[in-house]
Amino acid sequence: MEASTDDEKRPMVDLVKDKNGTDQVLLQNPKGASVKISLHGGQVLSWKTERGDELLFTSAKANSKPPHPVRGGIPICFPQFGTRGSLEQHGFARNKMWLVENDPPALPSFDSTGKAYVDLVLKSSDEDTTRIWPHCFEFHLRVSLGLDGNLTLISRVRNINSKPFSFSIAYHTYFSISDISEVRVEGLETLDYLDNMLDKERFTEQGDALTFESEIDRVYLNSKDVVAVFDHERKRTFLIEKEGLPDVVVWNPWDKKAKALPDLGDEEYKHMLCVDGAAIEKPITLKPASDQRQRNISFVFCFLTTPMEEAWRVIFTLCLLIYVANADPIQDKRALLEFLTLMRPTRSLNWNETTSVCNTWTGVTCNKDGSRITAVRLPGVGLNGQIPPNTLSRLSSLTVLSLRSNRISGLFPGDFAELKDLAFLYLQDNDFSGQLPEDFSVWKNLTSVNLSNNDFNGTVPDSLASLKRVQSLNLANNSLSGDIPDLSGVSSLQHIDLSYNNLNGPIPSWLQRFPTSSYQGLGGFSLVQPPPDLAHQELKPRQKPKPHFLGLTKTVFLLIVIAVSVVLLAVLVFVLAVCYLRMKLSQGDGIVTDAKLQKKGGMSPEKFVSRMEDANNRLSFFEGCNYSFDLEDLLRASAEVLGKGTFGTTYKAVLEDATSVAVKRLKDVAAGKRDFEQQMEIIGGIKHENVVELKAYYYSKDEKLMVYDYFGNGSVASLLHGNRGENRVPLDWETRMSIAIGAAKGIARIHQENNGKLVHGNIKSSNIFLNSERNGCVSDLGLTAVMSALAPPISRQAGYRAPEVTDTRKSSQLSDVYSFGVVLLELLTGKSPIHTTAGDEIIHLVRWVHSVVREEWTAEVFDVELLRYTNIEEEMVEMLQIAMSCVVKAPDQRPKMSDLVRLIESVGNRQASLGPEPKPKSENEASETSTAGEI
Ligand SMILES: O=P(O)(O)OC[C@H]1O[C@H](O)[C@H](O)[C@@H](O)[C@@H]1O
Repeated sequence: MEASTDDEKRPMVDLVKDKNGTDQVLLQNPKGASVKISLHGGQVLSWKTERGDELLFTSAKANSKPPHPVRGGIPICFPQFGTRGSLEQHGFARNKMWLVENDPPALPSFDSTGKAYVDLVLKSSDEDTTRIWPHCFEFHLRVSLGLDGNLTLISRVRNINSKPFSFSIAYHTYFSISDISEVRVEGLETLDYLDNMLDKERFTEQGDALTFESEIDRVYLNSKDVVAVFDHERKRTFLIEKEGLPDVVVWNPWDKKAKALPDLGDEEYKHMLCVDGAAIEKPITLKPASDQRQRNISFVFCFLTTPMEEAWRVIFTLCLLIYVANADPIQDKRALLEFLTLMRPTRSLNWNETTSVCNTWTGVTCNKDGSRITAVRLPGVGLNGQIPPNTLSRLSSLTVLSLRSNRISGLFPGDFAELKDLAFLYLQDNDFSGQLPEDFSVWKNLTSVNLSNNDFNGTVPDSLASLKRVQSLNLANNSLSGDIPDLSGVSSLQHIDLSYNNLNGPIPSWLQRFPTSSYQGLGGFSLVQPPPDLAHQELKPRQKPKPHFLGLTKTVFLLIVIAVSVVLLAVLVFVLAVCYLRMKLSQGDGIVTDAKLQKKGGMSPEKFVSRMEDANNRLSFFEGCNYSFDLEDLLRASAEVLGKGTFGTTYKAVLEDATSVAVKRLKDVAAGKRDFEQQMEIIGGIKHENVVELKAYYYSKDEKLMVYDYFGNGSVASLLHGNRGENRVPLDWETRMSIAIGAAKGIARIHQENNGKLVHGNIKSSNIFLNSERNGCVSDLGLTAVMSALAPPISRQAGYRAPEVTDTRKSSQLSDVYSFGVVLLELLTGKSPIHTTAGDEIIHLVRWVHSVVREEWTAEVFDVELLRYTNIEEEMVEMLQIAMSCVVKAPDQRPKMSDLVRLIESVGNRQASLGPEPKPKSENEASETSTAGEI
């Protein structure tokens, strides 16, 4: 347990005794909110706001003498709820003495922002317990109080026996309320419940909120993860956020039952309401072996007060939205992300691994419960190339697919046959080619199909006739040949367009009901006489083909196109010849240089050189810069691509005098020349050992360049993730700390610039380098201000982006802190911010670390390379805490960069005082440590 402290700004944890001599733990957060937990039962007895208001009910008649459980607070019902089993009512955990964990977990807290917590444990060590429940278990309970006053209970039950066992659990929470008739519970509507008062019979909740007029004793099943209790009179709302606890118990004894309970006052039922997070209907089974433990049982209460009840509703709705967001259709989402990554649309979409596909992704619609994607509409977003197989076809609930007006090429995707529910298919205005699918009968629900303006060839499949629901079929402007299909069975058809294909007549009589424009521009066809019943319809004989363009016929139009193309080609050859001669004359050895650049895969030299020459501009160097090259020298230099980043491509350019510089060629700059120059002046004005210095820049209409010092040691990303093979040189702890301290100082310095308003905006490990002292040095700063938009989020960059940036598309100093936190996590875990597992699962580093820290409480997060060193566990844990404090969701709860410098330095200094460099351990030691985080 963490020691108490006199420092008011830190959370306090104290051990006290109650009047019976029972130990109690008192948690207090820096703002004065408090929680009291009794070791008897591991029961939370009190939860007070910073103003001292009690939020939990405890009966004035409660019997606090062990083994009797106190009536009130949060008794834990375990391993049985109620009388559903052979044990006493609610099991034995609430009657037992729990222990404060002697050997605290390896990771004392995942949030260093002022959380007070205590770890308790109940073990099946005494004979009494094993006699009534013959299973070896450990029940670890963490109770914590956040800086925001939120109370969290996290449980981990472990089976340490050789046989499996099952248990039920409920956090039997007595909320203190003004008056039971003034209270409402939301989040349980439409759920099934078991009524304990009617022999656990199953009913369905009909009301849209739960209000109280009489005794209630129910177990609601499979509830959402957020439930709210609204206390109108006190203007107070409790939000219960739970994980791994599908059921919710709602209990109030009302007057008669209250009178029968010896430890409850007759009138007290009015001021209490039990709403428990629980797992009751389906008990949890734990397999034997220590690693088969229960995970994810957590229970968070937050307490809110605002003067307007409407505000509660908004907040509650938001929480539900968060829940819905979490309930993303993961598999569908993954399929779409793969599709997007491979198709690379030219228009950026806001599709992001970390955001809710159903609520935020452009062009995507889900079904009602958010479990599947049902519509994808991406018209005109610049999709290029062929549709990758096994991507969209995995969206098996898709009913609408619109990819019209893109540049999609290739065959009609064969695997679309998997999209059995497809009703609306719009692929018009693309470059599809090849045959139409042979078997249309797989899409029984097809209602509207538009494949016009592509280059489909072959015949029109007969299987179209099997579609019973199709109302609209448009195959116009393709190269289809053969006969016009007989669609007489398709009685639903209301619109057809086969115009401008190479189809041959005759037009089947049934299709003659449609206007002749549907058959214009076909290779050759004739009308047969309409059947008598249709004879009254207006059917004109074959019309003149509709003029294509500017009133010209197809043939004339084609001739003109050919003639114009020949002229254009001649002009192009002439222009190229002139450019070639100009280059030769003006550059001397230029041709050799270009060959050199090209060989290295450099800057597309021809275009680049001519653009520069046209611009008639010069490089702008910053004061004090000792470089003496000019633009021509730079263009003549041999170039090598160092990396393609969010804002452009970076090259290493080696000048004729052997100087190496890094040149960043920016793409999508939105700022005009003046704004660009102003921003460059701000960036170039920063002279700091931990900030990569901008030496020069260049601005013309077509090219924007930035010239930096070149760092030969490579980026932190390459040192961490590059060459993980046999020859890898591990990045030692000392270097990682120097990187962290250096980068933190660099970013803190950047944040001071421009009256304390400058934002880096693109912090990631590939933008941090090792300077000559092997300290971190940050690059690529301040560019968000001049760029048109944030880059498409489907990239490694997405892993660094703070949640609020994904939503608002605006970075800030606090989002820099988040990104820096991700870099720290990379240094600690050795893992990339977004990576895939062997099973192709996409892992988001922040979430992964959160889950390991919260669920496992082990040292598994750390890079195995670090486990070789002795005496660094404590520093690693502290650094992890610092990193986790940076990546908290709420921006205003993140520390400032200047604080981080101090914090990281204090960890680093401690390490320095321990000795020169941590020593790698022997193999035995290393393997011990890798499991030492277990408690
Ligand atoms: O009196 P206790 O054993 O603490 O139980 C109090 C109540 O707990 C739960 O809500 C059960 O559903 C009730 O049936 C029970 O009366």
